[in-house]
Amino acid sequence: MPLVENIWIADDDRSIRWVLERALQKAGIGVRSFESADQVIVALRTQQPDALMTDIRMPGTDGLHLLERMQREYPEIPVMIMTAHSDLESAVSAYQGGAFEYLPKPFDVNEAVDLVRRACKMRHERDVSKDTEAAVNLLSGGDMIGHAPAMQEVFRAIGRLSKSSITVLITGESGTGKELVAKALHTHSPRANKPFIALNTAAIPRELLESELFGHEKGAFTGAYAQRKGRFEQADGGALFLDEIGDMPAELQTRLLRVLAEGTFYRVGGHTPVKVDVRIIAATHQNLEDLVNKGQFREDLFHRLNVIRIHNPPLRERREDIPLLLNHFLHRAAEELQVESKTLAARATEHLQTLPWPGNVRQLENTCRWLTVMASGREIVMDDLPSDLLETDAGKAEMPGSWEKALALFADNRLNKGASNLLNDLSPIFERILLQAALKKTGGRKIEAAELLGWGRNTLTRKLKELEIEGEVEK
Ligand SMILES: Nc1ncnc2c1ncn2[C@@H]1O[C@H](COP(=O)(O)OP(=O)(O)OP(=O)(O)O)[C@@H](O)[C@H]1O
Repeated sequence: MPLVENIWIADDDRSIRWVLERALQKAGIGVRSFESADQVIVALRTQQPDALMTDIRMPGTDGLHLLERMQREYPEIPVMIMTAHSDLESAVSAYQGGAFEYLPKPFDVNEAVDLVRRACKMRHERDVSKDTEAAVNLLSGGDMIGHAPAMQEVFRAIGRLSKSSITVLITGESGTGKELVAKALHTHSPRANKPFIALNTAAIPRELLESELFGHEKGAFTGAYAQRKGRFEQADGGALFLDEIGDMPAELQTRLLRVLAEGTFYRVGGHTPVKVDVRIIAATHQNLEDLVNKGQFREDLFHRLNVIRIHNPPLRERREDIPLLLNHFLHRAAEELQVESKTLAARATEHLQTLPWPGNVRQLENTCRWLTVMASGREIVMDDLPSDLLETDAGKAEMPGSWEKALALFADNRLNKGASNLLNDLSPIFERILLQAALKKTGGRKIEAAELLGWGRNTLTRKLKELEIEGEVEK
């Protein structure tokens, strides 16, 4: 990446301008020269340099005043002060005024070029961290967190795309936050006040998918008693998030491609074209290129979707974020359950930081819910960790299907119930989680599990039946 295109030089000494211009141009750096600081001030109204080199003493405004102005109006632009009066006072004034560097004349031209390169590198780094900061600020509100470089790259991408409505493909393993990224892209886009509609291609039965996407006319098929708008129409003006796009059946890939190309489609059973303006954000945990190679995904559709790609790294590749995420989710779980927030002992945090987390952030989030309910004290210690997270291959196996499903349901329902009387007032979903957790903790010993939950033996038997989980737990 070229670090610099545009260096400005302000010096009333023609020979200095000439020498610098030639040396910088030879180094591939663009230069523009001015005879005075006043000329620079005029030019700044329409354009700004990547860095500025200025003499101190010049007719009209002097270099130190120019520096002051630059600091006030363009603090991100590095200014290098050059002077023939290499006295301490000028040097101190230059640095105190915020100069990037002070260059007494005569100077070695190569040194000056190196200095410019350094100034530009710093400028570039400042821009990058500003982008990140802006993106992080955009995302503040606690929704999406992460300090790891890979996550900052994601934040930066969201920040950079915030003025556009371009198609984005989000890749990453399950539970890495693809939907969260999609939402953030939408919330920080020009379409933010229009709908964000999500559709998980894998979760909808094949035969319903077409009508879900494109809607249907009355009588289009048995059971179509009225006209119904599909997700495309619901998302008009806004964004449609197509999750698990790799699972889209071939015939729908073709239809989708046509909508993307033409912006129009027909409802199922319809004969009038419907026109929509929808931003597509697609996501997949699969390797779409592989699917294309195997002939399972249309190449032309792939290219239409793969305009900008954002990759969410798996949690094991950003372990430095784990303590941050643990804290965040412990707080959130405590809020949801209206209990006091728990903290993790250093040893437990360290251990959790080493796990592979195959279910990524979602698995970590669910673990925090579990710990909030199950850990006995205010501080969570190693002994409180669920046994499957303590084993040698800890966390390698996903949680059992039913357990994962229950936790996911719980997450969706965002349990709001108070926990002042937690064990008496639980939603069935949460009850199910608790019960399974208790049984797991006691190795399937029901009486002990009941004691743990403060339930009598009969209550436990009834709950096991009601929640239909008896067969799923090891005895
Ligand atoms: N960086 C993050 N900061 C805070 N929460 C996160 C972060 N990443 C993910 N989450 C949370 O983790 C859970 C899973 O995230 P999300 O549903 O977006 O993942 P996904 O990649 O879309 O998963 P899937 O592929 O299974 O649909 C959500 O509850 C989400 O809020």
